[in-house]
Amino acid sequence: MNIEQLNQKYGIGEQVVFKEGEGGLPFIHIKNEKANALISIYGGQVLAFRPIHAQDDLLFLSKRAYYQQGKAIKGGVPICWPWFGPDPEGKGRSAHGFMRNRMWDVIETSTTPENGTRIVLGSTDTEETRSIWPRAFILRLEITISDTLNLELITRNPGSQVCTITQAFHTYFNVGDIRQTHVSSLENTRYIDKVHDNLEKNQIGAVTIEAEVDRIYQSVDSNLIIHDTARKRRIRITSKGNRTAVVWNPWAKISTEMADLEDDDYLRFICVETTNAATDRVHIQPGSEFRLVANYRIEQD
Ligand SMILES: O=P(O)(O)OC[C@H]1O[C@H](O)[C@H](O)[C@@H](O)[C@@H]1O
Repeated sequence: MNIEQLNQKYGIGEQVVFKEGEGGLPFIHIKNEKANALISIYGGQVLAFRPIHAQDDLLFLSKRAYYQQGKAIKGGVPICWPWFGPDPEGKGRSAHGFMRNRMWDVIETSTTPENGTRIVLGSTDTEETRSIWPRAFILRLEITISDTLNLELITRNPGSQVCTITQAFHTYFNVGDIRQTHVSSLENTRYIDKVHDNLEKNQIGAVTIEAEVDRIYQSVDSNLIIHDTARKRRIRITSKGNRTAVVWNPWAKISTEMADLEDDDYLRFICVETTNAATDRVHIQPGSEFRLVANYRIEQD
């Protein structure tokens, strides 16, 4: 569907407007009495979300991000699916699965009873996806733009075999200064330290970032808080369906090496990802579905 057809079928006045975005990709601009947001249909990716009274966006979006078919957009909320991290079968398929590198379909747009906006994107298996991952699937991403950003990723298995996935909302949160940022509610939690030979460790105190951090926290709480002290705000993450959470910051060296990040971008974001990762695999029986939920709320001091 082209932009005009999308607007005709799914546009809602000035609240939901489809426009050609960077790299010619179709974007959805959302503006309601609670918040503004930007979504890329490519990747099914929320790129920006700002509640009306918030000064700064919830999300970090790299100024050097690629907007190209086949490449992931650096920032916002990439969807890692049907696997998180490197190819689990070591076949050289792309890291974090294929849905962050594909065009999604628009399924539905509506206004919620609280005057928020609901956008539903989706995807199903095709000959091409089956050549990468031989499974039938019906995937749905329900995005609600209101005073909070709510994301629900529903995987339905229409096939005749059990379907096993790992996945993530790989969210890049925008912070004022990483050196004045910490994450609480992970105290006394076991984690796999991907930076130190996948050693299992115990988190002592709040998570602070003073070097490269890439950790998979296990048996996590359903409430995590990012303290963005420089901006005098907290970001409250409430999740369902996950037993793991990933905390990632590349720090200086990797930030310089990544072509789609500015050298000092590591100071401006932290990824706190709602995941089913490592041993937190999801097995979906034929005919059933699984729902992963993340809700993000900004609390200003
Ligand atoms: O650059 P990307 O492919 O988006 O991956 C960025 C990062 O994602 C996750 O947080 C992983 O735990 C990291 O190991 C990885 O480096």
